Amino acid sequence: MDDGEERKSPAWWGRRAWELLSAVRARAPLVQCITNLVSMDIAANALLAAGASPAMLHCIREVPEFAPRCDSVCVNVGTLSEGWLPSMRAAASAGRPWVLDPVAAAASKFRMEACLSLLDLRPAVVRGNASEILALASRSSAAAAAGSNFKGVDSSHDSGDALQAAKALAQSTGSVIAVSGAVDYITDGEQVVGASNGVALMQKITATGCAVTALITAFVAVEPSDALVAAACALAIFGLAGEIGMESAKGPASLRMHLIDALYGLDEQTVTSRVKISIES
Ligand SMILES: Nc1ncnc2c1ncn2[C@@H]1O[C@H](COP(=O)(O)OP(=O)(O)O)[C@@H](O)[C@H]1O
Ligand SMILES: Cc1ncsc1CCOP(=O)(O)O
Ligand SMILES: [Mg+2]
Repeated sequence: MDDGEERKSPAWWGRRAWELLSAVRARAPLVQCITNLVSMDIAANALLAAGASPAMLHCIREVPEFAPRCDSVCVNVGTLSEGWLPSMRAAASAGRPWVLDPVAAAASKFRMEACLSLLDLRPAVVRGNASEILALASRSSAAAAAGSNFKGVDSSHDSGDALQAAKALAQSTGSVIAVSGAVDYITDGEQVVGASNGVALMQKITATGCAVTALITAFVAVEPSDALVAAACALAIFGLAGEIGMESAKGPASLRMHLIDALYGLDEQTVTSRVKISIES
């Protein structure tokens, strides 16, 4: 089978997900995260559990020196403030592969404009929930906020509702767009891949989306030539850790703990047999 044909097989995706996780464990990519205050701990611990090396630096006096020495950069606007935006822009312009998490993009005009200006700096991947991707694609906080029962950082849409918006956004920006949910959809504007690992209770742990965006950033560091594959594999691996964590969890707090343990302990047999990724179109 040629690579194109192979990509359609679940076995190919399982092998690729294991190869990329193994590469993160072997190379321990240095991942700078300019991320929100809520997500710092879970994002750093998810990166460590996966084998990466997180660095949560955001000072504008350090970013121009530090970001170019990193393997990849994660920018997350969850607790955006005017003082942090120059650091985000400097890190996104440092010449390293970088990933954007447009948390609550529709919350305000300021936040939407910040997200759009960061989009202009060409992230390799944008990962958001369905409401965030819909808002970005409409390039308006007012339209999105007014048109839906706006839920702040949470989504009031399903990922399938944002699939066309994700494709359009990928075409207009040149970034790979990942819209998370019960099925995570990842698209480059042409191809659409679905990753359907995960458990619904992950939504009840704050900053799981931020954590998976950080994990995507580590996967992009070890696979910079194919951001779509990197994002799909990271989302499936994180969702699989949630499934395994759920086998021991009693609620969201213990799921948070067991998910991180599961991410740390994933083995080849489990990954290659349980990752659920497929070409949707
Ligand atoms: N209904 C669901 N079933 C399974 N996994 C889910 C579900 N909703 C979200 N997830 C997973 O939880 C994580 C956070 O996704 P999501 O809640 O969409 O992002 P955010 O936290 O940014 O709003 C992702 O890994 C996603 O795949
Ligand atoms: C609650 C909250 N407020 C600002 S950022 C944040 C965390 C959002 O995390 P996620 O987007 O992964 O749900
Ligand atoms: Mg989020």
